Amino acid sequence: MPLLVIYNPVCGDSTAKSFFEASVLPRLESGGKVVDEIAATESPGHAGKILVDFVQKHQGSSGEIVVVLGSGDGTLNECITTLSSAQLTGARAGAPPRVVFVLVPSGTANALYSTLFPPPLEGTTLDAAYRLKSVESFLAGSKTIPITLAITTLSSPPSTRKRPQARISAVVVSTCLHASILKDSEVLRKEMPGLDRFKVAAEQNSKTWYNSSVKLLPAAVAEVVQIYDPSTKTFVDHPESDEEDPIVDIYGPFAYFLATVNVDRLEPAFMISPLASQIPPTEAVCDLVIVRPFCSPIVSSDTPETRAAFVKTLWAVLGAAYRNGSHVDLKYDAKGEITTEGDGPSVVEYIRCGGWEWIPDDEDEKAHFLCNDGAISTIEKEGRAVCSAAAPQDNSGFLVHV
Ligand SMILES: Nc1ncnc2c1ncn2[C@@H]1O[C@H](COP(=O)(O)OP(=O)(O)OP(=O)(O)O)[C@@H](O)[C@H]1O
Repeated sequence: MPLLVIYNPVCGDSTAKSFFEASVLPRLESGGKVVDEIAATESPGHAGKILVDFVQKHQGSSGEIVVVLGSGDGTLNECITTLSSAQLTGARAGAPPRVVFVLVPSGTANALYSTLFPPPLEGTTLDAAYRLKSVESFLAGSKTIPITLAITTLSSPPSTRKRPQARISAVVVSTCLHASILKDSEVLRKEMPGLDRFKVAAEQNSKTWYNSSVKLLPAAVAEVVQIYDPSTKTFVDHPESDEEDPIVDIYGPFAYFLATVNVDRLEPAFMISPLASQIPPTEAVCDLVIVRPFCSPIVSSDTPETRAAFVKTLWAVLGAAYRNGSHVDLKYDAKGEITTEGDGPSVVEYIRCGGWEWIPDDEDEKAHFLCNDGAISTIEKEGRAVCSAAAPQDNSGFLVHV
């Protein structure tokens, strides 16, 4: 079984190289593993190329490829995206191998790793043993789980006759505030290498609402779109989705619109889609977290004043996400104040579905940004983004050691 080690020396706090030399490589050796190739990434996009070259070089082996990956979610995405779209040749043509990742969290947020291995309470330092959990699973030959992919197609208006562009995500696909934060935080990365840059970028975008129309599509087995009901703490059929007519149309303005696959959090403590682990899905789905200001009983117009006043609600949602994902149970009282009591409307619409379509309002420039695992794309004017969750095939696809 070919074994490749890749690490990104500049991600997170730039300690991947020293951690691999001091801990990961010695542990692989003492665990009896022979590494075929060790590579440090040299530039954005390099990880994917290293993986594709390795897959081609080892085309004689029919089984799976194991990749010990020291990075954050962005480099993991590059590996998945590049291999998924590679034109493999020789024995590999049309038959990409199964790739099993052994993750060594080295990035800023490490969403997938911290979902699979929830970290100890805040304030505790993450020691080497914590960072080696996936490695230990690999050495012990224990469990692997498949990675669901969210495949987003960005379409241009039909008149341009351009080919749609596909984007693959293993963690998050978002628009609205989250996409704006990721876009702006990249500019701040140099001066703020830690998680603080996300908070600064959030402040910068807190008063923006986004105009778009959305279609929610059911998952294959569920057949209907599901929505979380805080009073029963279960998913129920969305009131506008049934087997006859399962597609749900919803309209903006939106303050928050984010879909996850595989994860219940985007940072160790930011549990934005907690139901992914509390009520685990049984098929490939997206968990969607939506905040629409007009769901509040006291918001009925879009003005600079209503936007400014709504910031408090948005922060309450995001703050509760940092407290064990408790935002999913927040409701409005009759005065529009947030509460956990009563039977007022939910502040957050938490949807479980097979996919969704985002059709931004042409005039709303910021509604055109889309984030896939941290990478930002711009949807063309009069274009749209269509996202669907896909389970891996039997002999190909991506897995992770847990
Ligand atoms: N040698 C390199 N020099 C500059 N950039 C690199 C290099 N190698 C990889 N990259 C880029 O570094 C970026 C950040 O990597 P990654 O997403 O893995 O970590 P992160 O952003 O720190 O963590 P997370 O995604 O968990 O928040 C990726 O977009 C990748 O393209």
